[in-house]
Parts: sequence; C-alpha cells; structure tokens
Amino acid sequence: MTMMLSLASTRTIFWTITSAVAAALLVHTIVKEYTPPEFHGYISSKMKWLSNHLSSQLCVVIQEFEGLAINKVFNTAEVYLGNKISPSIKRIKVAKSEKEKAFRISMDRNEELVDIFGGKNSSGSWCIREEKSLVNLLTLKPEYYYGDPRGVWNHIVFDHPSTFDTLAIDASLKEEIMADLKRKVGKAWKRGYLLYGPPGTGKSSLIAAMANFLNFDIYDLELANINSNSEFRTLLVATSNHSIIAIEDIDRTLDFQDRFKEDQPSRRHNSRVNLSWLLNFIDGLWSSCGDERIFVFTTNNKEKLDPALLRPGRMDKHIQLGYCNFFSFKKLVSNYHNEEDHPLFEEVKSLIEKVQVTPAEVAEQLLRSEDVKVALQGLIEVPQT
Ligand SMILES: Nc1ncnc2c1ncn2[C@@H]1O[C@H](COP(=O)(O)OP(=O)(O)OP(=O)(O)O)[C@@H](O)[C@H]1O
Repeated sequence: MTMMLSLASTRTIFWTITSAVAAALLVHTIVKEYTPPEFHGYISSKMKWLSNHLSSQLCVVIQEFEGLAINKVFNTAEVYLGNKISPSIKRIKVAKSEKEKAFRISMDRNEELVDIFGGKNSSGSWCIREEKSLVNLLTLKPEYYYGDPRGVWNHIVFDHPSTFDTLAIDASLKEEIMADLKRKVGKAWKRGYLLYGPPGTGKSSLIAAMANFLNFDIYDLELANINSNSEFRTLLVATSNHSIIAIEDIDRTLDFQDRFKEDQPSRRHNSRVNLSWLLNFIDGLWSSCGDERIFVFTTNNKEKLDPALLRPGRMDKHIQLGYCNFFSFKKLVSNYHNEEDHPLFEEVKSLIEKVQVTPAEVAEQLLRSEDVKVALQGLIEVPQT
C-alpha cells in the first residue's frame, strides 16, 4: 500500500508558497525524525535547491514497507490520516479494547481523503506524532512463507489483561523484575531474560505484563519456523525499536541447530539446542546500534538447555516461575473474585502446602463460579493426583 500526500496547489502565489512551505516543513520533520544527523546538512542543501526550482505541486510518496521492515513514516501518517473523518469516506473502523475509555473511530484502509496538512505547534514545526498507547502482538505473516517481500510481521492489537499487579508471583520477584526493566528504559540496551518453570506457571503472562508495563510491542518468534541463519537475521532486522522478542518453548525446538547447519556446520552439539550460538548472533547484530529490545526465552525444561547458555553472563536474568503458594493463591482470588479473605482460605492453605498446583489450574477453578465460596469449594474438591 502506498500513501500519496499531495500538497495543495492553487493559482495564487500565496497558496503556492503556503503549500511549498507545508511540504518543506513536512519533509523537514520526517528528515529530522528518521534520518541520521550526518545526512541533515546534505538534505537541507537539496531542499534549498528544490525550493529554488519549485513547481506548484509536490507529491510525497510514503510506502508501507521499506524492504521487509515496516516504514515508520507510513505508520505515523496512517495514524494521522486514519483519525481524520470526512464526508467523502464510505467505510470507517470502530474499535474499543477493554483498556480504552472511548471508541476508536478511524478511516478504513483504501479510502481516499483530502487533508489540508495543518496544525502548527508552538515551536513552529509540523506535528504528526503517533501517540503509542496500545501494545501490538506481531507474528510472522503467512505470505512470508510464499516469498511475499512486503513485510514479514503481521500486527494485531494485543489486549492481554496481565500486568505486574495481576501477576501471582512473589512480591520480591515482581519488584526485582520491575526495577530491572525501569533501570534500563531510555538507555541503549538489549536485555536477555530466561523464564523457566512448569506449564501454567505464568511465563506468557509475565511477558504480557512486561509489554504492558513498558508499552513495548511483542514479536512472537517461533524458531521452528525459521530455516536459515540469514532468514533469522532478516526477521530480527525487521523488528522495531522498543520491542520484546519472545522466543517461547525453546526446549521443544530441539532440531533448531540443524536448521542452521548450512551456516554453522561445526556447531551441532548432541541433540541440545545451542542457544549460546544464537545469543552471540543476537549480540553481534545489535552491538553497534542504539535500539532497545528485550529478548525473552521461555522453557518448561531448563535442564534440556545447553549448559553453556546457563552460565552467568550469557542471559542477563534467569527467572523461575513456580507452583502456587498461599500468597499467589490469594492474588488469584483477588483478581477473579475481588476478595482478600474468606473462611475457606485456611483449608486451601494447608492443601496448597501439600500439593503442587499451578496458578493456571487454580485460575481455571476460580473461574468456574462467580460465587467465591462455590469456586473455593470446587478447588478444595479437585481430585489430587
Ligand atoms: N503467575 C500467574 N499469575 C497470574 N495468572 C497466571 C499465572 N500463571 C498462570 N496464570 C493464568 O493461567 C493462564 C496460563 O498461564 P501462562 O500461559 O502464562 O503460563 P505458561 O507458564 O506460559 O504456560 P506454558 O508453559 O504452557 O506456555 C494465564 O492466562 C493466567 O490466566
């Protein structure tokens, strides 16, 4: 998809100058925001030349993709134009997530709109800024597998309710993770986290809470779908700044290393996933750029991973998620029933100390009834295997 910003032309000199100035300011804003400082001088001199030879019309073409990566100028223009509603529009989109207070109304794709680009802010530069408040989940596009070069990541609004407040994990662990995330925000960094624990202990919920906390998008990367080293690089390069790259269930991708054999024939290491190599690869890729990305790997079987990966320093943080204790049980009751205490709590407490039960299993029981007493009784009566 291509967006054409055709800046107004009129017969009068006044409007010609106005449209030229608008175009110049728009281009200037784009140049300032999205090109390295070294190019600014060069582009300014070209702009001066352009203004001397200016016709009454300038057409700015903004394409959706720059190679495989999403063109951020397109996204910004899409948000700006999408919010303009005019009588000429035949199709509008209406949406509202749980977190939003009002409906979001925007122009549908492939609609046409004429907009006089205006709205100077106080500093005199043109203001089209995307207010990012929703987290997106990006998955590989099915078309990608058929060699369609127009972008590789499909995005949907990620409306996961998990936050650090709703997570049923120990308070000290929560504080530690939040402090780690806060400390790094705003600096050039790349963090690697390894989340491990049995199924249903909250690894995916923690990734969602991190994304909601930082307002970062999540890229869901399945190693099983990647066939070569260069393909892996392509996908990573097409991810955007300020994002979480989640690589879940790495222990299940046991043949992962074999997929890279063309590039790294000597790296096969028994049948283990050689993630050390993967981490080196990621380090090399971003060692010289100032972007912010978080890599989160999850596994249910930490013992299946290459021990080299688990040595101190390979991942920045190892986070263990475990079975429900009384503290996490109370958090889940508070989440689902808004109750902080109940006469049946003592009975559940003594059971939880004896039986290994995951937060997911407790959550499932608590959701079976809106009546907290019935839900807790159901939990107590669950056959204990
Ligand atoms: N620690 C937790 N805090 C709050 N809710 C949780 C927690 N763990 C599990 N849940 C609940 O159980 C559901 C499943 O948990 P989740 O998918 O996060 O577990 P997981 O460890 O990623 O599981 P898997 O290894 O199978 O992917 C969540 O949607 C949530 O409702």
